[in-house]
Parts: sequence; structure tokens; C-alpha cells
Amino acid sequence: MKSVIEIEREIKNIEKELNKVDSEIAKWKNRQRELQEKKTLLKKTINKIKSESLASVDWAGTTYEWSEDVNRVLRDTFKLNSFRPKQLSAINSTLSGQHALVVMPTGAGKSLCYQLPALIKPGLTIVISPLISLMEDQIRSLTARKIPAKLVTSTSPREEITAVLNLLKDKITPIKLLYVTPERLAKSKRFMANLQQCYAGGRLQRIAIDEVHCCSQWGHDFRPDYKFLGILSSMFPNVPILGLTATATAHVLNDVQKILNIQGCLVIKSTFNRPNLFYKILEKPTSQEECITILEKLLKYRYKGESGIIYTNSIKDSEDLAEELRKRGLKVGCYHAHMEADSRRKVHSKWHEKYYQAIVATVAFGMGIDKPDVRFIIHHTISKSMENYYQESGRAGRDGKRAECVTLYRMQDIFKVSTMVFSSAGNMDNLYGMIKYCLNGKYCRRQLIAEHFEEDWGYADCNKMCDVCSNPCSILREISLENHCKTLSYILDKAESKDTKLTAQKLLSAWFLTGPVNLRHKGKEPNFSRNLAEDVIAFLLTEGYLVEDFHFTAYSTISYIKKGPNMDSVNDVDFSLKMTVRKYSDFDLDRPAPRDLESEVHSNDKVKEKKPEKCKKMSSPIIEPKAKKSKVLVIDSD
Ligand SMILES: Nc1ncnc2c1ncn2[C@@H]1O[C@H](COP(=O)(O)OP(=O)(O)OP(=O)(O)O)[C@@H](O)[C@H]1O
Repeated sequence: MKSVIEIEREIKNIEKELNKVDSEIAKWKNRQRELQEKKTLLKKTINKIKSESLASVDWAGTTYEWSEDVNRVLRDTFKLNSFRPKQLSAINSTLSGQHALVVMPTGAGKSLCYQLPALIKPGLTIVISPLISLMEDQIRSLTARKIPAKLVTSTSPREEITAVLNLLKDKITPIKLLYVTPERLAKSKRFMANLQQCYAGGRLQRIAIDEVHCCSQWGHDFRPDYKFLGILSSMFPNVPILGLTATATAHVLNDVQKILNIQGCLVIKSTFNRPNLFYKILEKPTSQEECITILEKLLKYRYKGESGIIYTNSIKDSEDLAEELRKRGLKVGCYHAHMEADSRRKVHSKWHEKYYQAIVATVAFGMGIDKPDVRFIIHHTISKSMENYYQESGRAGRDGKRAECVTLYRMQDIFKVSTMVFSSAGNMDNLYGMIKYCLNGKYCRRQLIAEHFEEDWGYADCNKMCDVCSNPCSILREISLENHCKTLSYILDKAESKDTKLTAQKLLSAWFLTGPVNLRHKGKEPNFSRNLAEDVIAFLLTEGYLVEDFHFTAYSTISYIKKGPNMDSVNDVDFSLKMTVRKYSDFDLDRPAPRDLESEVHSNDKVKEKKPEKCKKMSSPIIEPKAKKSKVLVIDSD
């Protein structure tokens, strides 16, 4: 029998060997991860090549076998004279049997891309759409044009569902378009079984998926039932899928292709520039009272008699704001997700009929707003991402006439939003992208939006339709932040040593030597306003010098401020950090907004005009390159 010592020695040897095995496993796992990443990248490259080669085809041709029919239907059935950009490409590609994703901004005319082809060839087009009201609108307008179309949702009466299910089996296919919610597809086996019969009979012509970004968790309206649509391409081979969306980020589009199993498909993308929208950031006052006064003036004078939407980020805010504005004699409705469907419908239609001048809404008031003459969108609270902002502000000016998108911004709202969104991956980056847009005082706002959509609209595309380009002041002020960073770092270290957490407001107080004495620093208070200091804090958050640290209480989530990873570099000898101060041309609250598409420049702004810089890098739009520009005035370099 072995002695205890011998057994212990043996155990040690085994442990040694196990350690070796562990390190081998770790090595192989790393290798496995590397290879998987490489494989994914190569697959992506193949898809990109396929997509690009499809995109190089001129799909807008007029010599296809169906071209004459397409023109006739456009003229006689839809009563339209010509196509809008990219519509014909989308129509020709889907008629050629290609899977395609069509990306066009809101109001650009996506529905025609599947409604018109549905009438060119025999068979049925299935339209999958998430919004019942939108589908009802479309059925109404199709019926008015004598186009046979039907709708089936999870709430449709039983007899209607049976009638539609029978239509799918009908060999004559008496309808051309069948609208269905993704829930109905995902949950009804009978529907899918009958659709298979329709396909087997060669009568399933095309599958159009509206708001196709809802497939992707990265999109702004993710719907779990859209995941189910992934089976369509394998269930119905050779049936072209046409996805349509106003969401254009490459990340979402790639994800959508993967989910729908149509990687490498043709992507048809029209420009996202909305030249008729004027973009403006307004300083949000600290008190709600003053904020309501701004909204009151805007509605009573600048947008007198015009329709618009005021977006805010909580149900309570939407109710409070609507009530306060009503007290000041304004006709506004309120809209949020906790309202009954019927009340929501009533508010929507009162706004449509111009009984309400504006709707104060949460983002629940979203998809399917088809009012063409929305002249203003005011964000009382910032959106949670640039993507959301683009979609929300894009509801203005669908008629092509001038409309304004005004965002009230103040640092405190960062935390209102961040405490609601921080728990999901990617949300903070998205929010900080929005903050960078708000802090920007140097680059054309359109350029920042274009960057977000990986487009380049060029300076000329703005035509002074943003507050930066219409600013006649040619001098940009800049502040050096090196010493301020050191002070803030000192305050945060001191607070930590005292086991105290600082909110942004408390950090500001300590910085301005007004908070509790034991948290203050030993230097002077900053020689600029507290408002500008708020911008500095926000800027340092977006640049990783500060980070938010979330803590739960019984009733809410609090965002505290900590030092971020980049704060480590503040003691480096060559550390340099500058911030451009935002400052814009006047914005009259109490004079009607300009009506034409020309500039926003006022008669008293006759100073030499500044050409805004072309934005090169959205990741830090307001960090100044090392060499100073002659037109940059550096202040506060202590
Ligand atoms: N070629 C065209 N010429 C003129 N008007 C058009 C054309 N195509 C579409 N329209 C009109 O543009 C308006 C918007 O179209 P549609 O509702 O299809 O936009 P959309 O891109 O689906 O917008 P959303 O993303 O908001 O749903 C409709 O009133 C439609 O009749």
C-alpha cells in the first residue's frame, strides 16, 4: 500500500499535469476563437462582394420585359407621373427575382416598391408589417384604387381569418396583396400550412417585409416575432424577399440579412438627407417652468397654426407637459403606451384634423405617423440614440416643405435617459453618440447625421439648414481642458477616499467650490459659466475621461460619476485636450419660422459667414486636431 506522502506526491504530479492541460485548452480555445472570427470575417467578405456585385447592376433600366407594364400601372393605377429615387431599382430587382433590402427615409415611398410589382405578375404578395393601423390605411388606399387586398391580424374576427385562409388555397388567387402581422405568421400553424399550399401551387409571388429592421436587436424597434421570419427563405425557395426599412446602419442591415437568411442580397439605399428639415439644439433651462415658457412661445408664435410633435422620455413628463401647456391656453394632446388603444386613436385623429396643434408624446407615438404637414418636432428630452433621433425628427416635413427639428438639451437629461437604458449592451454608446451631436458646435449637423448612416452628403447638402451652418459667427471658441481634468480627477479621488459618491451636479458643485467643504479642491473655481461646465462634464463622459456608475435605490436608479479609463493619461507630459464651445445663431421663439427652404440667417446676422468644417470623425466630433486653426480662439488655458 502507498504511503500518504507518496499519494500526495502523486496528486501534485496530477495537478501539474492538469495545469498543463488547462493551459493547452486555453491555448486551443483561443485558437478556436481566432479561427471562428476569421471565418466570420471571410463570410462577411463574400457577402459584401456578392452585395456589391449585385449593386453594380443598373436596376433602374427601362428595357425589362415588364417595363411597359410598370409604367402603365404607375400612371393608370397609382396616378403618379414618375418614380422617386430608387423606387424603380427596387421594383426591377424584385421583379427579377432578387432578394433585396430597400432602405429609404420615412415618407420616401417604400410601399410602392411592393404594391406596384404585385400587380405586374400573377400570384399573391404577402406583406408582413408590424402596425395594424398602417396596414388598415394601406388597405383603404389600395381598395380605393380597385386593387384587391386583404388584411389578417391576431385580432381579426374568426370568419375573416377563415375567409383569408381559404383565399390562400384558392387556385384563382382573387387578391393581389395580403397584409399580415408577424405575430399571425409566427403563431398560426394553419396560416403557414395554407401559405405552403399557395406556394406549392406556384401562386406565392413575393414576400415583402415592412419595417424589416424590427428583426434585429440592434435596431430601434426590435420585435421578437420578426425572428420567426428567418424560416421564410428556406421554406419558400425562389420567392423573392423584399425587406423595407428607414433604418440604415450597416450593423443592423447585416444583422437583418443574417436573420432572414439572405446574406449577400442586393441592398438598395437612397440618401438619408432630408434637405427640408432644419436642425437646431436649444439650451434647455434648469426649471420646468422656463422650459414650458419656451414650448409655449414656440407653439404660440414660431409655429402658430402649424402641426407638430413634442417628444419626451417618460409617461409622467408627457402628461405633466401636456397639462401645463393646456393651462397656458394651448391645444395639445398627450400620447403614451399606458393609454387605452381607443384613447390613443382619438388623440391621433384630433391631431390629424388639426384640433390639436401638437401631441406631447413618448416614443410610443412612432411608426405609422403619415401626416405630411408636420412642421415641427421638438425634443423636450434627448433621444436615446442618433438612430432614434433621426426616425423621430424625420416625422417632420414629409410633404417636402420646410420643417424644424428642435432639441432642448441640457446635461441633466443625459442621466434621465442613461438610467433608463444603461442595462442593455450598446445603449450607452448610442446615447453618447446623441450627446456628441448635442454638444457639437463646429460641424454641420447634417454631416454628423450622414456619418451615422455611413454616407457623405457634402457641405452643399445642408444649405444652411442647421444651426451650425446658419451661424454667421466665424470665430470658434475653444477651451483647454488639461488642468480642469486634473482638478476633476482630484475631486473624484478625494470623494472616493471619503467613501462618497458624486452625482454630476455634486461634482460640479465641488468644482465651483460651492458644495460640501470637504469635497472641494484647493484651486480656483473655473472662469466660465456653470452651463459651460456642464458641457465639459458631458464632453468628458463621451470621451471616456469620466464614466457613469449606476446604483439602484428602492425607487430609482442613480447615476454617479467616476473617473474613466482615459483619465489615467491626464498626468502625461504631452496630454492635451480641447473642447470647442457651442454657440449658434439667434433663434426667434416669438417670430414665425421661415417658410422657404432658404437660409435661417437673420437680417441682423450680416457678419462674414463661416463655412463649417467637414466632419471627419463622428467618434469625437468636437476634439480639435493638434494644430490650432487660425479662426479658433482659445480661452481659459490655465
Ligand atoms: N413616385 C411617387 N411620386 C409621388 N408621390 C409618391 C411616389 N411614391 C410614393 N409617393 C407618396 O409618398 C407618400 C409616402 O409614401 P409611403 O407611405 O410609401 O412612404 P414610406 O417610405 O413607406 O414611409 P414610412 O417609412 O413613414 O412608412 C405617399 O403619400 C405616397 O403616395
